[in-house]
Amino acid sequence: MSVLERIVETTQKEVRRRSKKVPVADLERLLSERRHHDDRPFSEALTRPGISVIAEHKRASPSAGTIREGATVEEIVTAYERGGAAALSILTEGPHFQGSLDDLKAAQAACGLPILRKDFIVDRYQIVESAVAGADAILLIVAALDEKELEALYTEAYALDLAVLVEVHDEEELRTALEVVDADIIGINNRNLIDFTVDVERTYELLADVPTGKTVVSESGLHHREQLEDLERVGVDAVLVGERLMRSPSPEQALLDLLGEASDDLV
Ligand SMILES: O=C(O)c1ccccc1NCC(=O)[C@H](O)[C@H](O)COP(=O)(O)O
Repeated sequence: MSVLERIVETTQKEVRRRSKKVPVADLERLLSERRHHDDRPFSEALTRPGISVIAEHKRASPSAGTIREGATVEEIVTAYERGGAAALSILTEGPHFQGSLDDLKAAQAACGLPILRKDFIVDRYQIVESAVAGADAILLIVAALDEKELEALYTEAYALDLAVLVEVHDEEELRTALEVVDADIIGINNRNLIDFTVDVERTYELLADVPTGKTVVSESGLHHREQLEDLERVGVDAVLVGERLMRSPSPEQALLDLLGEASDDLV
């Protein structure tokens, strides 16, 4: 069983447990109280001039183990906001990434950036949950879903006014993302979810098959300003960066460095 299959299996169990505790009908009743997204538009944040950074809150991962301990969500996301992040990605998966929906709620209360719920979404329940918790966007991983599931979850997310980042790893998954849901925002993940190797070339290879007008996000393994400059040059709209920022003693400075901006202290 691959790591992705293992995570999906755990997620399905977790969703069954949560939905017994709080039935979906109870969650749906809370939808009317949710705030509007007009003040935190996710898609627009990715297409503003220059390359946009989606800065990720990620305590741990299957490939890296523990990444950062001790810092609060508030400390991290406010540093990201000061450092010029266009949006946040909050990992809410518990068993493998040590995240939770409480992290997303804390991020939302602490700063004004649009928020992607980064999780392994395989069930409508998680989409309703995301909307109630205050997410502006969700991730759908093509490799984790069959075509019917992808279509149903994508439609449901849009019905609840959530943007969707559709993640692909190869040509076939990209074709599925385009043919099945005509995805507006395509995430090319440079990390192989079977052996964890990271190769940024993957973005360049798949980019050639992405139709004009789509928003492209390059995900994983980005550590240097030069990588962002190269990706911007070929038309990538945004990057998703986790480890590089989470491991830094100053996530704000690390982000300013990636964006090629001097901090106020230095000018
Ligand atoms: O990061 C992992 O080890 C991982 C393993 C299995 C499935 C997903 C995984 N990561 C999710 C991500 O896509 C990354 O957190 C995200 O792209 C940021 O990557 P990085 O900047 O390399 O932390």
